[in-house]
Amino acid sequence: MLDDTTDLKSRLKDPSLLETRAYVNGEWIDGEKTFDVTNPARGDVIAQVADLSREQVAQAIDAAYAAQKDWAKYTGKERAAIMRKWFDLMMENQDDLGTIMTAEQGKPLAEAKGEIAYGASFIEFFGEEAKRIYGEIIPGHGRDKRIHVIKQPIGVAASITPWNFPTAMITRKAGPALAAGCAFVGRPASETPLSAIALGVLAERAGIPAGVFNVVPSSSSSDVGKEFCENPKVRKLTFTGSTEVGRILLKQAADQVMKCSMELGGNAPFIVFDDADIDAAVEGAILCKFRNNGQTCVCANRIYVQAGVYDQFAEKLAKRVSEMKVGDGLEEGTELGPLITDKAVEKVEAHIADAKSKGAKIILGGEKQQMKGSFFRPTIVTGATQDMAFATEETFGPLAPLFRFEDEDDVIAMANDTIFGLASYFYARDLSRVYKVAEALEYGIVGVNTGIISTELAPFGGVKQSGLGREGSHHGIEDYLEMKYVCLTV
Ligand SMILES: NC(=O)C1=CN([C@@H]2O[C@H](COP(=O)(O)OP(=O)(O)OC[C@H]3O[C@@H](n4cnc5c(N)ncnc54)[C@H](OP(=O)(O)O)[C@@H]3O)[C@@H](O)[C@H]2O)C=CC1
Ligand SMILES: O=C(O)[C@H](O)CS(=O)(=O)O
Repeated sequence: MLDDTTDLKSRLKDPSLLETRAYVNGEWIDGEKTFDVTNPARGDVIAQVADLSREQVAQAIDAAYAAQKDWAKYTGKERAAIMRKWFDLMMENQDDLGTIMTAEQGKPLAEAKGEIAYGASFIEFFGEEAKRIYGEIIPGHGRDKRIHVIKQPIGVAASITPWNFPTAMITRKAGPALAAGCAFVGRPASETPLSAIALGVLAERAGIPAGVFNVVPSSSSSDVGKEFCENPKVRKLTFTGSTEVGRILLKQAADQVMKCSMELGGNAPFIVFDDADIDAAVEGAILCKFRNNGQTCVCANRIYVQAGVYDQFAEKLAKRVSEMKVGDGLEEGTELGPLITDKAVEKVEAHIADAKSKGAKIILGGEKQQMKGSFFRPTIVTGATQDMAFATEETFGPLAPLFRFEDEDDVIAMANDTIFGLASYFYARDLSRVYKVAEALEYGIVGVNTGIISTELAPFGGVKQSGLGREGSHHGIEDYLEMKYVCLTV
């Protein structure tokens, strides 16, 4: 249990990682005021963080713009060496970084430490990709013509990230940006700035040049977003968060025809066919639904179970979920922490109330966990139907609605009946069914007989209103590069 900054610092091997100032141009700076960071497990203030003004953010962009020119002259190999050191420092400080994350976001410490490793993997992977930014030579269109294609960094990249993965969502952007030779200005969510600032502490120690990586915490997200979109020195905007905010940012960025990457909301279907390994499907559903307490854009939001195995699946799932430990993320054995805010709890309650009013039945949970903080018991409802709120809205919490279906075509139609298209999952063993369903699902990501798809090696991203672009894999660096065609006359 935590109740203030002193308590949190006392838990760290290296208390200097708990920094509350902004990191701009290699300097640690204060804001004109501060904003509170609270521990969602108790509601206590654990830190007061520099609250930068729009003018200060503009100064960070100026610093990034200046620093980027020199950073782009480093060879890929030189950038790789510095990024490798940043990766090593993240892993050496994994325990402390995990503790800081659990304190401000609430996820169990084991999950937080897992996120540090996941986040660091993007720095490692893209550090290596820095050496592989290849161009090409194309046979000319005339005897005296030579066509050269080269790739160059786009310039200053501005980043806005959410609270659900306070480290990995930043490094999934900063990794390719720095590897490409861009400079980076990151604005973390106001709920979870400490993890982002700690990345700045380690970036400085790794020898990342001043101004190349900047962290600008602020309580005003809209002001910072406008600065990012309106400042001519910014040439790239990368955002992870809700589709609603993604639309706002895209509209704002349109005036400068700015290159945008958008990782937005989802509404993932999780389908269990009657030829599935039911025990494996139950374990996969638990990982997919309850990772980060359901607060990920790729969590199962709708669970469709074929009629012949519905009752068996529901019974097995309810038994396993009933055994999950809800509590403070810093306590040994906790599997489900608090939700990020009371507002998030209210959204889960609203989805449950809506479903009950339309005939759904709660077979597990359904109420708040009686303890301080924004806790809610993991909940399973049966009798879910397409007219219920969670069929069209992302719940972002520990609510597992079970839909019954009869045949393949029906469930594919229901699964695709959404404006979102990020992640989807299904369990089946018949080979032709696996091919047919994987190709028919309208999503950027399809997990087959697995509930976890996240890795730095794969292109992560959605279709329809779940976003634009891909993060991770060798594709992920392209969004931070401009392709230049050089027409040589010889
Ligand atoms: N795709 C994904 O991974 C995520 C999806 N979501 C979805 O979004 C829903 C709401 O979650 P929430 O955290 O409120 O997500 P938001 O999209 O509201 O916030 C995400 C980030 O955007 C910032 N932001 C909010 N409004 C603006 C704006 N007008 N201009 C610039 N930046 C802005 C937020 O800052 P601040 O926090 O300071 O307001 C935060 O840093 C969730 O229920 C879920 O459905 C949420 C998080 C991640
Ligand atoms: O925003 C999210 O929820 C993350 O992108 C999910 S993941 O990449 O960490 O799985």
